[in-house]
Amino acid sequence: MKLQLALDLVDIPQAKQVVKEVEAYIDIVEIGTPVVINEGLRAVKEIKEAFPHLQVLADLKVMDAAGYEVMKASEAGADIVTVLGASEDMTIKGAVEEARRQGKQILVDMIAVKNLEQRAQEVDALGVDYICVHTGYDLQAVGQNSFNDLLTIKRVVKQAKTAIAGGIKLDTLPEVIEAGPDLVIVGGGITAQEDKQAAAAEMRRLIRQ
Ligand SMILES: O=C([C@H](O)CO)[C@H](O)[C@H](O)COP(=O)(O)O
Repeated sequence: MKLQLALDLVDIPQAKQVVKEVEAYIDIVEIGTPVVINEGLRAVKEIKEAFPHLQVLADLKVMDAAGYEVMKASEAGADIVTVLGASEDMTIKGAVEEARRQGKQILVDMIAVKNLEQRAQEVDALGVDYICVHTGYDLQAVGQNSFNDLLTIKRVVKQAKTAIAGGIKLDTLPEVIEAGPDLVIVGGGITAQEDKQAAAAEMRRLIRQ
């Protein structure tokens, strides 16, 4: 099980500082959508250059023109690029084809997908690398989470790896681990803590147990 640190509410220097504090405990650094909006793919490039031993995920949440956008993120140094599960099959296929050409991976974010069970099976058949259930900030604000959704994709997904994101904290991590995803994505559960290193270290310990 891998641990991904999601960086959403930082600029590039702050991102580097946070990664420096927790790099020993994480596998993947996510350059979050708000960071890409504020800083562009330069953020992906600078983090990959500063931490070449970590995988970097560009959370572009691609919805169209995936071939081009995956190519640009790959050129910037991304190892994994996100595409939305709610997008057209053609978009997801384009993303996978371009990722294969570049030697990269595609994570499909199932945020806002209504028929999760059916769509997860369809997306799985398109050859993506990860399928991720995700409760975004707006639904976290009204108390939702993706724990049941994780169980759903664990049941129906046959080829892709499974992932979960959205509001995971130290106290909810054991329940997530119990479900056995391949990848756990944590943003505020690390970045909003006073002692980020301690939070990341404890999460790593729980995941390794
Ligand atoms: O993808 C995310 C969100 O849509 C903002 O871009 C976050 O990276 C993801 O939700 C993980 O962050 P936390 O919810 O703070 O753990």
